[in-house]
Amino acid sequence: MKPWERGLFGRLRHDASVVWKSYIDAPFVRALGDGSLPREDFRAYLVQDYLYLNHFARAYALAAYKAPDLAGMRRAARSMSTIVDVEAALHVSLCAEWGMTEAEMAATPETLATLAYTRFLIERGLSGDALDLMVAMSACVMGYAEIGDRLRERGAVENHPYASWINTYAGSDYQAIAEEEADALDALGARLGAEARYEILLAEFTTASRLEAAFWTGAA
Ligand SMILES: Cc1ncc(CN)c(N)n1
Repeated sequence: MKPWERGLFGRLRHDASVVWKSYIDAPFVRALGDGSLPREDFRAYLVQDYLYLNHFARAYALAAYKAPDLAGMRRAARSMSTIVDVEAALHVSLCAEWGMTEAEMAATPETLATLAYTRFLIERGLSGDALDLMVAMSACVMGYAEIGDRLRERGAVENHPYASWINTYAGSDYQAIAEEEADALDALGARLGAEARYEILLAEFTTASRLEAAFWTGAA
């Protein structure tokens, strides 16, 4: 079973399935998958996603602060460095191919979609506990693992304009992160009473998934 299909995450994904589909099967994702997405749209997305990842890394720092144990702190710290050193670095190197510097990326104004999504995550972490935050963040981590897997299944990505993007999220490193995330969410949910507060968690997850869907159109 794929990590996004099992446990607490699988239940949230199932119960928010209409919104979830609008995120992982968005027109932007389809065009990215078949290579027809205009380069300009992809670049605009990458720059916004770079800005998004800056805040997402901070959200992991907050997750480390809110973690109920050392294992959670270690996981959050590892995830934060993966975002900063691997995922954001990929965006910087792709934009460099178009002659755009990291300083120019960082100086680009955030779209409302970026602003809304990132501040929602930080707010969930500040006002809620570790489970509120991890549920809100899970739409990001797991959604791209599912998208990467779906796009790879559609066929070989050699000579594809967006091969490095697809290969990153379809690749074993990112897929392993999704496996770990599913297990971590289950453990945290058991510890912090997910069953008793499920409706609130579902509302947080649904909002995060809506913000993901809006991010595709906001960045283009
Ligand atoms: C908006 C968004 N959502 C998810 C991911 C995958 N980490 C991302 N890079 N950007």
